[in-house]
Amino acid sequence: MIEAEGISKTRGGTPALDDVSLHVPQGTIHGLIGADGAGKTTLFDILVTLLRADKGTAVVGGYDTATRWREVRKTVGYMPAAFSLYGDLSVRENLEFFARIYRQPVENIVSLVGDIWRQIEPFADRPAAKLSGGMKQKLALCCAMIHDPAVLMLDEPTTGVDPTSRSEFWTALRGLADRGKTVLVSTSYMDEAAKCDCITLLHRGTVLDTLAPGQVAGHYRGTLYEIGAADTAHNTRLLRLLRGWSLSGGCYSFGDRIHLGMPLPGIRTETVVSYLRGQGTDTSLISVCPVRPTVEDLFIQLTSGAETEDSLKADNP
Ligand SMILES: Nc1ncnc2c1ncn2[C@@H]1O[C@H](COP(=O)(O)OP(=O)(O)OP(=O)(O)O)[C@@H](O)[C@H]1O
Repeated sequence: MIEAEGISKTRGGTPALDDVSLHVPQGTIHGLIGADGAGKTTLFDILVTLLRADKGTAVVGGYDTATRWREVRKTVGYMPAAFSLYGDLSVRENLEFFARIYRQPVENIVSLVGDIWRQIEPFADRPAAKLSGGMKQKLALCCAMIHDPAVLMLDEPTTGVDPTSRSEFWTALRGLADRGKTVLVSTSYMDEAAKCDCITLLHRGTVLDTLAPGQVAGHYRGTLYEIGAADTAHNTRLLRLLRGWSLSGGCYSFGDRIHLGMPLPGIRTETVVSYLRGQGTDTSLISVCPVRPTVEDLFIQLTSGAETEDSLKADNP
C-alpha cells in the first residue's frame, strides 16, 4: 500500500533523508521510530505529496506521488505533527469543515471511527483550542478520517499526550488496521514501537533497521545485561567503571537499572561480575543478569552509544 524506494532529500544543505526505502502492506501498522531530526516529517511530507524527493520513488495506494499527487491526496488521511485544527471552531465545526472540504457527510465519522468519536462527542460544542492534548489528537484523527482514506499517516500523534489517552489512541489505530486501513505512524516513544506490526528505525535520515517488534532480540548483537544496585546512588560509579571496560559495547541508565551491551559472543554473567569485583565493587550488593533487549536497546546499539538515549522518550520500567 505504501512503497518507497531509495528516497533522498536534502534540506537546508544537509541530507534529511538518504536512500530510505519503506514497504507497508495493506491493513498493517508501520512505525517510524527516530529521535528529533531523524527525518520522519520529511518522509511524511514526501509521501503525502507536500514535498518532492530529490531521488527515489514513492507509490501510495497504487499512485505515484510524483505524477499522481491528486489521487494520492484523496487516498491519504494525514495528521501532521503540528496541531492542524481550527482552535476557535468547536469540535463539531471542525469536523463539519473537513467534511465540507472533502464533500463527505459528517456522519461518516460514526461509522469510521465511532469509538473515538464517542469519546469526544460530549465536548462537541467546545472550541478545539480548549480540549486536552489527548482530545485534540482524537479530534484530529476524526478529521483525518472523514473522507474514509485507505492510508493513514500520523506524524507523532501522541507526543505530549497522557498515557491513558495514548493507549486509547493506539487501540483506535489497531481497530482501523483490522478494518483494512494502512497506517504509517511516527513516534519517539519506544513503548509504542511494540504496538506496530513492523518498525523502521530512522537516524539522521538513514534507515538503521526494519523489523517486526518480535524480532528485536534476533537483531541485537551479543548479549544485553541488566545491572541493578541495592543502592542506586552507586549507579554513577558503576556506569563509569563499565564505560571504561574494553569489552563493553556501551552502557547506559535504564530506569533505575543499568543496561550493558556485550557484543562479543561467549561473555557470561560471571565475566561481568568478576570485572566489577576486580574494580573494587562489592558484588554482593548488585545483581547482574542477561535480559531481552527492547527496541530502545537495539536503537542505542545501532547508533552505537549514548548520544541518542537522552532524546528518545522511553517508557522505562
Ligand atoms: N524547512 C526546513 N529547512 C531546512 N532544514 C529542514 C527543514 N525541515 C527539516 N529540516 C532538517 O531536516 C532534517 C530532518 O528533519 P525532520 O523534521 O524531517 O525530522 P523529524 O524526525 O521529523 O524530527 P522532528 O520530530 O524534530 O520534526 C533535520 O536535520 C532538520 O533540521
